[in-house]
Amino acid sequence: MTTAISTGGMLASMRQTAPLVHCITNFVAMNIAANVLLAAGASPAMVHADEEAGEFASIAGALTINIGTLSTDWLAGMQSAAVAAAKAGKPWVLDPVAHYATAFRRAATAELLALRPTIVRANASEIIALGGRQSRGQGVDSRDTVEQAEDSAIELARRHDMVVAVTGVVDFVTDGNRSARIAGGSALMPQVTALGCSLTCLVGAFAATNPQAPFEATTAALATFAVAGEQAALHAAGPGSFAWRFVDALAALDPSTLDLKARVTAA
Ligand SMILES: Nc1ncnc2c1ncn2[C@@H]1O[C@H](COP(=O)(O)OP(=O)(O)O)[C@@H](O)[C@H]1O
Ligand SMILES: Cc1ncsc1CCOP(=O)(O)O
Ligand SMILES: [Mg+2]
Repeated sequence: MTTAISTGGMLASMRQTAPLVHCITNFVAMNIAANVLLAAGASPAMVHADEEAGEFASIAGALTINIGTLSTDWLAGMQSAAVAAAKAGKPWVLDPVAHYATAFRRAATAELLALRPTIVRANASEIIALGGRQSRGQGVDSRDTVEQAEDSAIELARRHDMVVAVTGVVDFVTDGNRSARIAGGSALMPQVTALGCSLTCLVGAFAATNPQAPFEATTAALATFAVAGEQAALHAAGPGSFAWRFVDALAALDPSTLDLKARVTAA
């Protein structure tokens, strides 16, 4: 580790508190995201109905909202939850999956951004498009590099007063003033669906434990994924075995190994 941020310490305190993370995620991600959170040491709950999402957000440690399989009913639940989280002073994380793809998603993302997320976590194409530039994204997959998204991330962080995390080969996190890069992971990660969505939920877990430090919390969550991804890739034969090895690697990761292996640098 090359910065003062103790990622291992944050993992340890996250596990100690096992925060309740309210996840409104998509149908594809629900199972793997819940397993990723359990393996890492958090307590996930997938709750999306408008009738209860607001009430639930106010009792959870953090809220995460992902628009991957959006519908009008779900959007209402997302909005109620975001309003309630903000009112209760709880951090919330937005994952604007393929927000550039349709008018419905674009409008929903604008409405959610107006509710002031604490953190946005997305791939490079999503961040470039969110910043108003032309991206090459296709559906939920990025076709741009993180480097190409860094300026957009900084602009967005300043404009909306939030932390922005761009993920890819080397991740980038910024609060508009400070920025960091996190290296690691595996090329197998984008070949397993919904790992980015799962990471968004894990960012929520770290933010729940460190509500006053969303930049550090986000960095620690990304470093946890990067190191677990490297370990899982060591013996994976392909995306299938990588997926279960990744969940095992998260559960086996100890804070001192994380501190030793995390490659976080100030940018
Ligand atoms: N080529 C790669 N090499 C290493 N890690 C990667 C690579 N592509 C993605 N990742 C990692 O996969 C996770 C999900 O990121 P990403 O694939 O960008 O999100 P999404 O699934 O939302 O498109 C992150 O931890 C990221 O660092
Ligand atoms: C395939 C797919 N379709 C709608 S949401 C989704 C999952 C996207 O997951 P990720 O953004 O983590 O790749
Ligand atoms: Mg995604």
